[in-house]
Amino acid sequence: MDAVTEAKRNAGYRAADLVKDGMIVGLGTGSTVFFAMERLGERIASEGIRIFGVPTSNQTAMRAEEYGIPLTTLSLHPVLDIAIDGADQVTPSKQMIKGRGAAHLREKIVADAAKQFVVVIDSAKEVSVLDAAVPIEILPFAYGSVCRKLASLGGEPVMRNGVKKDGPVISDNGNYIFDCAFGKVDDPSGLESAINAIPGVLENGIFAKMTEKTLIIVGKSA
Ligand SMILES: O=C(CO)[C@H](O)[C@H](O)COP(=O)(O)O
Repeated sequence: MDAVTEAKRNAGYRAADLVKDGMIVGLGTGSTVFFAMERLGERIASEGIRIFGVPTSNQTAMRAEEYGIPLTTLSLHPVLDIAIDGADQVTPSKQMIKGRGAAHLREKIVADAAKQFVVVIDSAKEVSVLDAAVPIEILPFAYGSVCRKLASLGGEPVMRNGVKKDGPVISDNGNYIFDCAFGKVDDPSGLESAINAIPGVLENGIFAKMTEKTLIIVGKSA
């Protein structure tokens, strides 16, 4: 296992060890959180902890089945004890950009519903200022007008295309994903609000409004 993968596993396992018997757990998407789920599956089998997960993507729901993590829904459990997720960039003030996996719409809903938001990363994700392109989920009907407004905010929106599919990536919710570069983001919370105020935007990948309940775990490699 290479050093980055080892760091991701370390972060994921440490997050999974924060979960207590009886908790309802938001399950993010991505390679780091899948290590947390692997460990949760082990704890269910070895310690007999009884937990339920709320998955943020179809891929996470499938992984949960594989690891033996029982699932529930946000309608049955609108308040979660904890949510565990990865991130693409994180600042010292715990603001972040997410959405490489195009799952940030459900990820933000699940994180918002959780009492504690635990973010698992390797040290390559730590930055002083956010500057990655911001993933934005857009209703297909509205993408033209939304892109015009994103440009007027100073962004450069680029449609995310499939790898083994021609044309746009379609999210688990049936929408388009655009990656929109804004350069250095000086006011993440302001930009998060401004993007979401555009009619036709479902959600963007800046997470800047839940820093108080956020715990960042940076994984270590041996
Ligand atoms: O936001 C995400 C998916 O939408 C992921 O959590 C983020 O991209 C981190 O992924 P990984 O742990 O694989 O590096």
